[in-house]
Amino acid sequence: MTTPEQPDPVRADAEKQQQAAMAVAAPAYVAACPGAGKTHVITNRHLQSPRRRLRKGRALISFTRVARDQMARRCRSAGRADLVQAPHFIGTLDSFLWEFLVKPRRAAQPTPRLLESWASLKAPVQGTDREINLHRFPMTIDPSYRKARETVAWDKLDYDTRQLIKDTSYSRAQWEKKIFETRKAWCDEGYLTGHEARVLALWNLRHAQTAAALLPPLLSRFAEVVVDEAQDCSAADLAILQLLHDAGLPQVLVGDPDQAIYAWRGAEPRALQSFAAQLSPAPHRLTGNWRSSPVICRLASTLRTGQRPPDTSVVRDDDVPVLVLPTRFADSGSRHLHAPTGAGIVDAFRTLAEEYAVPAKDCLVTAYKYATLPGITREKPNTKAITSLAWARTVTHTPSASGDDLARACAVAVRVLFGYWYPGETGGPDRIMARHRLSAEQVNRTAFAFLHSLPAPHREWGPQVWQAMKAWPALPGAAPQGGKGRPAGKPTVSRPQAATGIRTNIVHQLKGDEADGVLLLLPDSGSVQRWATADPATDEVLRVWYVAVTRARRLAAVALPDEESDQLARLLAERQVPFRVA
Ligand SMILES: Nc1ncnc2c1ncn2[C@@H]1O[C@H](COP(=O)(O)OP(=O)(O)OP(=O)(O)O)[C@@H](O)[C@H]1O
Repeated sequence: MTTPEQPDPVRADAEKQQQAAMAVAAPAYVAACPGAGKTHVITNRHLQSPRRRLRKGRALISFTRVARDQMARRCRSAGRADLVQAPHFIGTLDSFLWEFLVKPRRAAQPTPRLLESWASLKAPVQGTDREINLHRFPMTIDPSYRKARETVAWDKLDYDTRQLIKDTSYSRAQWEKKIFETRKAWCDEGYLTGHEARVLALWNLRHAQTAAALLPPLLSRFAEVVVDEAQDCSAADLAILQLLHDAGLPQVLVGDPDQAIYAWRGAEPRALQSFAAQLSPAPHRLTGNWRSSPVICRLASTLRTGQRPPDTSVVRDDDVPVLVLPTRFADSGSRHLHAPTGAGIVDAFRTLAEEYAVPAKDCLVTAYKYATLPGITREKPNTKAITSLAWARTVTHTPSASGDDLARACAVAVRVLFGYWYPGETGGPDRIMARHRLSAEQVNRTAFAFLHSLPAPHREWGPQVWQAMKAWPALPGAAPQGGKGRPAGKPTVSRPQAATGIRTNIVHQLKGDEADGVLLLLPDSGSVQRWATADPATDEVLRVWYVAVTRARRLAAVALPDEESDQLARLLAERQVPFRVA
């Protein structure tokens, strides 16, 4: 470590790399390591814009609303609220495609509307022998055909949908036909999701007449477009970005291919490399990690492709070793036991973290799957209305619930209440609200109050919910018809969990997140074998583990089956990663 008077050469180098990336002229590709300060670089690039009103703006595009909000917040807190407004644009890729490449070509009526997913609507596939909502059928796009080819991703159906469809008398081809017909009916009503926005954006850019109408306003509005987390781009996203590049829209892509964890839903890390090479013959690299300790940088390097040396830890000199925790895993997330002490694994982690002065509130526990984690923390996407409602009720009683979860919980209650109050009314909640002049605030307040008032969910909860629905003061225009809209069945209720006081989430939800201490649960036998022998370039699971451990600032811990802990210890010793089996 250097004293305050001495310049710190490591930090100076990392700052130089960041400054080069902030200043590089578009088109360019910036390849960043974990904790490289991508958001810092992108927002600072934007903050360098002169204060006078510019004729052209910059679009900052991310994949998540969290990243979008973070960038907008940073501009505002730097006193530059102007950078959040037109001609600039800060938003998700879905909303960018929608705003500039789809909506301008849609008829004004019915009002075009971008949905987060078809789950926002009650949109059962019509004309089959099963009632299954459209959102349960994930779709893929193959952009290599001139008219981008869409298919239902039958191999990606979740378990519940596979069960529902098992004994159907309709063939896949018949289902597919009905799925696309139902989808078309909703599109004709003005509704689209990100998937349809991509299909239409591609179509619009590939046809001379539509492209001639859309491109000039886009090119005159934006001096450049910056795409964050570019490793998450699907083949269709890259095809669209390529067409925009060919049309002369300067782009800066910022990404970390080692953190590509969305190949399962169409991300194309290899296609990114070839597009990136067109943007900059040699990428601008950020190799300084501002987040993690040298030990964690070393651990991470064992989980990535190639023989690259560990990234440089810029601001930390902690030498807290990696904790290897021999564990007896159970079926239920809350019953995993720390083998040496018999304590719950999360409690054991907490005690060990405290030894290193890492408090529980600054820790998080993560795993590949929700099922491995203790606590109920998510809305299961494909469940009965009554189970979704039980989840939503739990969220309103969880003090640490995220804003996103609260918004989703309210949306669940709105769907249920509207189904009862406005039976038979067509269109999504937004149409019903417009028809009865209901404000979003009024509706959300009602939904939240209703949810909060419900008793704690249990197996026989349905009748109590129904009583509460009937008794709740209805919104204007409500016209219930008997039992229509009554949520049927019994909720699937998770067992109440002892509060661990530690945040838990699956790795896919931790993008861009960080914590002082991170515990990664690896319950599957064979994990160490995989760690030692699989290639992260082709094995996404290793990249998921890579993302998990690189969230940690000071302490990374790995819980794995008791009998595999020695094997991991040997692997870490071989790769010179300081560790402690505890
Ligand atoms: N120049 C800097 N000076 C001080 N802190 C910095 C600087 N750059 C980044 N950081 C800090 O380093 C941490 C990591 O930055 P950030 O979250 O932007 O990284 P990232 O590149 O998005 O990482 P990942 O891809 O792993 O999520 C943050 O806590 C951030 O505040």
